Amino acid sequence: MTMFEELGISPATLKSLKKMGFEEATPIQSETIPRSLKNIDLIGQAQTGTGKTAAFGIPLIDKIDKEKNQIQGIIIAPTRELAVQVSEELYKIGSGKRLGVLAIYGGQDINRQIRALKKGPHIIVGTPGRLLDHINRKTIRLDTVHTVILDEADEMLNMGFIEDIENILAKIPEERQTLLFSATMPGPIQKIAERFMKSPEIIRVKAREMTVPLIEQYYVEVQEKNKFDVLTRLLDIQSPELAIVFGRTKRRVDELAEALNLRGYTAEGIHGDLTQAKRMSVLRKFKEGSIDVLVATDVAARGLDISGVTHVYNFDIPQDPESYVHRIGRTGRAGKQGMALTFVTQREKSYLSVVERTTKRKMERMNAPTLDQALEGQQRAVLDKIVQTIESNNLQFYRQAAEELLRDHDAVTVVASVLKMLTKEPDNTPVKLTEEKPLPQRRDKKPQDRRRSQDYNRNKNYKPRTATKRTGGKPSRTPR
Ligand SMILES: Nc1ncnc2c1ncn2[C@@H]1O[C@H](COP(=O)(O)OP(=O)(O)OP(=O)(O)O)[C@@H](O)[C@H]1O
Ligand SMILES: [Mg+2]
Repeated sequence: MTMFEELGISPATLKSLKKMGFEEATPIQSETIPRSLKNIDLIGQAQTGTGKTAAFGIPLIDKIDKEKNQIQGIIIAPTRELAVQVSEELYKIGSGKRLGVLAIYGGQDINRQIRALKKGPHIIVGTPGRLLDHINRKTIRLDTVHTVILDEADEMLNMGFIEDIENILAKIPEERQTLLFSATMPGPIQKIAERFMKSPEIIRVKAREMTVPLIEQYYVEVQEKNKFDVLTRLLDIQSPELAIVFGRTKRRVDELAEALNLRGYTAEGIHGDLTQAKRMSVLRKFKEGSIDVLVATDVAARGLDISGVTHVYNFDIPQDPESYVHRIGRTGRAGKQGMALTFVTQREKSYLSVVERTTKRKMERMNAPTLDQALEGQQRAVLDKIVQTIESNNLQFYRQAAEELLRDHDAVTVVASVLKMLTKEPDNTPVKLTEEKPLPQRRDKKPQDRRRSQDYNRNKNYKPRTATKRTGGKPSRTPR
């Protein structure tokens, strides 16, 4: 492990890092920070939750001239929530220098953003669409920018975003530094990326697997119609602190969130059709713990850093291995343990092997739990609580009532009825869940066929050099 002091970082930034509780640099940080400070173009790839934000944030902050109230650094992120999160982390890193960092994203009042821009922030973190909007209105000028960073670079250079990214990069001076970061970087995307960069160095933190070893990974074979019951049983048995359930479509997410609430879980959904205010409030409630289960499309798969997420359930198997890596990477962050479970229907089993081959890690098979096991799980949770209460030794007030009860009934009967009262028994409230069509069956590819096996299902039509025509919206992407 390397200490931050060894990396050539300024005292002001070191002070901020200390305040944030960062002591040692993570491997991607110690590998990239010194190079980045030398203005070298970099592609940085490291596992989810290993501190890529600070890896690009620290040197950027150090290179900002505080005296110039001009935009000097720009970070592009694929989702609004991520733009906000990255801007917050950068603000903290920059607090020692008192830098201005502004998040710019769609769904927020543009006039408010224009007013904030007039204050002359040093760094902007934005989503591509809204950034372009400001560039076209000339409310953002990029001619003073010396550093540009694409967070989740592979996602941003995917079909749906590439034209926007190209347009933004065209407005930034050529003698800039360009940095790309992601946990995944499929070959064809890396090729596109290199077109925007000056002989980039590729820094891959050596890891045998693409996913973090701290995440236990399981798959559960289940029929489509049984998925929901299996999910609720797993939630009952595993009692996650915070859980994210990923579904394939917006409708799926809405229905799942509603169904979970009907069965007594506190769940809310997040997807691209909700208003920005709603998306933010759902996320806030989840972070605060007033929702236990966040149901999400892939919109929440990339980059979000929420501490306390102990379990990720892939209710629907992801369409491509990269999506799998990012989804499960919402747990097991910053050295913490996590568990990921992926539901697989018989017809979609080929997707499982594609994921395993790409991540170089086998998922362990888990049997779908039975009703009795779920009940047992709930009972165990109650037992734990009772033991805790006994240990708290604060029962004086209840003793007399307990003695009265024991006069008329034997001890086992009394305890059993308390257990029954406290245990959440299986709830069969009917729920409505429209069946998802299974993903198209894919013919298995040979492992040595790397390019193809890294290819995205959703990018079948993807041609690296010709992605310039925009046909309204984001053509090849799954709506999320
Ligand atoms: N050196 C460090 N010491 C302690 N905590 C750190 C350090 N660097 C980053 N962290 C914390 O680790 C968590 C994960 O960091 P971050 O979100 O940057 O990961 P990431 O690599 O970008 O993951 P993803 O691929 O999912 O986007 C954050 O809460 C961050 O504050
Ligand atoms: Mg990140």
